[in-house]
This record gives sequence, C-alpha cells and structure tokens, in this order.
Amino acid sequence: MSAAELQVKDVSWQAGTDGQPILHPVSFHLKAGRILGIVGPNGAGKSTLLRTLYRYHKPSGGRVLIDGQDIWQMAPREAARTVAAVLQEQSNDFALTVRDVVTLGRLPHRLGFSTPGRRCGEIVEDVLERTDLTRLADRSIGTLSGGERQRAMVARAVAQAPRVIVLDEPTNHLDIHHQLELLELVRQLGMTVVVSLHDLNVASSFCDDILVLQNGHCRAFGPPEEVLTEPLVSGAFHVMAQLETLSRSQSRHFSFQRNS
Ligand SMILES: Nc1ncnc2c1ncn2[C@@H]1O[C@H](COP(=O)(O)OP(=O)(O)OP(=O)(O)O)[C@@H](O)[C@H]1O
Repeated sequence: MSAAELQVKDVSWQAGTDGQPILHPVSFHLKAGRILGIVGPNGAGKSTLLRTLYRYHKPSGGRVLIDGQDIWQMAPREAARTVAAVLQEQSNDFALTVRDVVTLGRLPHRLGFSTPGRRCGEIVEDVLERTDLTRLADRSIGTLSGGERQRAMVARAVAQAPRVIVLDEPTNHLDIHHQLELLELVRQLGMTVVVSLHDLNVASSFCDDILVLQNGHCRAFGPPEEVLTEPLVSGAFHVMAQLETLSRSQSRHFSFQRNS
C-alpha cells in the first residue's frame, strides 16, 4: 500500500442539472502521505467535497486525479482499490463480526465472487493487529462501543489497501481520548488522508494541511499555521476567535466567543 498524490482541479457540484451550485470550483494539490483536514461551518459543503473524492458524486465540473489518474476514468473496482471512505452513517450489519467487516474491505481485490483465500486471511489478520482489533475480531459489530466500531470501520478501509483514504467526521460521538486514539491510528497508516473535522484545535494539531470551506467556496488551503488565523476563523465561523500558544505543549489553541 503506497500513498498517492491527490489533485483536485476546479471541482464543482450541484444537485441535478438545474440545481443550485453547492460546491463552487475547488482546487488543491495534496502531496503523497499528507493529511488534509477539511473544516468549515455546518452546510459549508465538506461532505459534498468528500463525496466527489470517493466517487459518490460525479463532479459537475473539474477533475479528481490520484497519481495523475482521473478517478472517473477508472473501472469501479480499480477506483475501490484506489480510494476508500469511512463515513458517518454506515449501514452496519450488526450480526457481522469485526473480522467479517474487515474482510469486506478486501472485496475489490478478489476475483469475481471468489471466496477469501489464505493471502486475504493474512492481510485481514495483519490489519486487525495494526488497528488493535485482534482481541475484538470475533465480536459482532453490534456489540462494540462507538469508538471500537469506528476503529473497525477504519480497519475495513485499511484492508481495502487504497492509496487515498477519506474520512467524514470520523471523531463524531467519540470522547477526547478516543478521538486522539483514532487520529493517531490514522496518522500511523502513512497514507494520503482527507478528513473532515469540526474541532479546529484537533484539526490544527493533527493535520499537515487545512482547507477551509465556506458556502461551498474554498477560503484557504495550506499548513494550519498559515491558514487558521484569527481573522479567517472569525470570518468563516461568525465568531470572535482568539489564538494563543499553550505554554506547556507550545501548541496553537483557539478559544471562541459568540459575536455580540
Ligand atoms: N443531494 C443534495 N441535494 C440538495 N442539496 C444538498 C444535497 N447534498 C447536500 N446538499 C446541501 O448542500 C449543502 C452542503 O451540505 P454538506 O453536507 O456538504 O455540508 P457540510 O459542510 O458537510 O455540513 P455539516 O457540517 O452540517 O455536516 C447543505 O445546504 C445541504 O443541504
């Protein structure tokens, strides 16, 4: 599994042919192995942008290139080997075990409807190990906590051995410990990652690059320290944002007040 570079060139999206534009042309270039955080207020278009990356929404205009290849020019199976998604609402079959769910990630690599072979089994066990799920492998998904289930969904995406992984608000409903644990797991994968996040402090400390979306427009793209500034955050989120450097960790930290 090798990380790929992701180029998004003037990608726009609207619902149907005569709908309002929801995503205005967005462009960015993410180098291989970097983690991009997509942030923005509710309704800004974060999920819509992500859907164009994992081939759920065909862009109304523009192109999504992974290592120079347009994902819409790929056969569906090849696309599934190239980009994997971890989504907020997964239709889980609660009776499946964690191992079953992770094995599903191997589907795009199997021939026709062949049953999983020995190599597939080895890969699944390796992924379970790397994601610290071995001890839960025989449990049914429905019996897991929210954090464990989210880890299983990441494991399924990892088993898919994609070159880019897209995660839509993966830390929703997780407590701070499990948020950091999940993000640490994602970082250790060494893959090219695009992730939408609501917590700007988490995004700032975890991501290599940040893209700020507002009303379907890209307001800024680049490293967190260049992009997440007081004026930009205040303007995009309609709050008074104050930025300080924490004395102990030396990390950047935003606090917020509602505009009066
Ligand atoms: N299929 C669709 N048809 C019509 N409108 C849509 C469709 N999908 C999304 N929208 C609208 O596009 C806008 C952006 O939605 P999107 O879910 O991408 O925002 P978001 O930034 O992910 O929001 P949130 O932070 O609340 O999850 C919203 O106003 C939403 O109602």
